[in-house]
Amino acid sequence: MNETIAFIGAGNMARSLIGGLIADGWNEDALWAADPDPHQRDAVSQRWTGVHATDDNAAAIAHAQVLVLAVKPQVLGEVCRSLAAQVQERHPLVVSIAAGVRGADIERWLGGHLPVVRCMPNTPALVGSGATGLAANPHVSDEQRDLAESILRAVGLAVWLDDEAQLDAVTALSGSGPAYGFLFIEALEDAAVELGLPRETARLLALQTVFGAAKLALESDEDAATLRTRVTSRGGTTEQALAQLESGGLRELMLRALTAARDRSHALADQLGRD
Ligand SMILES: NC(=O)C1=CN([C@@H]2O[C@H](COP(=O)(O)OP(=O)(O)OC[C@H]3O[C@@H](n4cnc5c(N)ncnc54)[C@H](O)[C@@H]3O)[C@@H](O)[C@H]2O)C=CC1
Ligand SMILES: O=C(O)[C@@H]1CCC=N1
Repeated sequence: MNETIAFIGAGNMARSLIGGLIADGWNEDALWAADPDPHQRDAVSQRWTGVHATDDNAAAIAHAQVLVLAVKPQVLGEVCRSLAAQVQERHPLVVSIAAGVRGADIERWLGGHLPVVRCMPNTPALVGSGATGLAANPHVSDEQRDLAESILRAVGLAVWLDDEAQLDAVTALSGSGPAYGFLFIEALEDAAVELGLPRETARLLALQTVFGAAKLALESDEDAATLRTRVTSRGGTTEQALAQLESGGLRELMLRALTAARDRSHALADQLGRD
């Protein structure tokens, strides 16, 4: 028997989590998804007929042991205040997936003294390959910590952080990271088409290559740098390509990209925390 989870907001990330949980065997009947947008509700109920989709946040929360806050950061304060009375009465475990909103602000908006786990998942959760960083406030019990972990672990890797502030960096790395991966795949594919490969052939080879590299690195005892040298024959082809990527500043560019995302997460927290 699974705990009942109410998702407030049924958009991209909520559906990625819902799909991952169901694929892992979570009972559809134990999942609620509340969203004012009928298209978002349809996207849930057409795909998972047993999940309760509703436009009524209060109805979703009414039986939930876990509340997953999955609305945009900019509306989270207003949404939390509208839920505060019911949340104080029921005292569920609150899990926020919002980028750049501090757990302390969420707790305050909900009326205080609540167990809040702030986490940063990513969309590959939909296929059971998510990566999530989590941080708990002092009101979270050991059982609730296990519960939050079991939910995120059902959809991929889950890693606890000692310091909530590290979630800004996690957001920059794995929260936003799937988009970097997709851009990299697009760039590989387009370059291969320029070199004369048919689009579909380029797409399949690019995807399988990125997937294969990640799988090999995950399953290997060796680090990525060592695995890279195994591909790079002296005087061979890879050496020529890597020289272009290094001289083009790929590492520095990656640092600038992650820094910009981390800073945005931090700035959002400062801005929204003033509400
Ligand atoms: N998309 C991603 O890759 C990731 C997103 N996140 C976080 O997840 C949260 C949601 O992001 P997405 O799913 O991408 O956005 P989204 O726009 O797809 O979903 C948000 C949903 O909230 C609904 N909503 C608005 N007001 C509401 C209310 N009062 N009550 C209930 N629902 C309401 C909207 O109709 C919308 O369907 C954000 O805070 C984001 O920072 C976290 C990790 C990754
Ligand atoms: O772009 C965003 O703000 C959200 C958070 C991480 C991924 N998507």
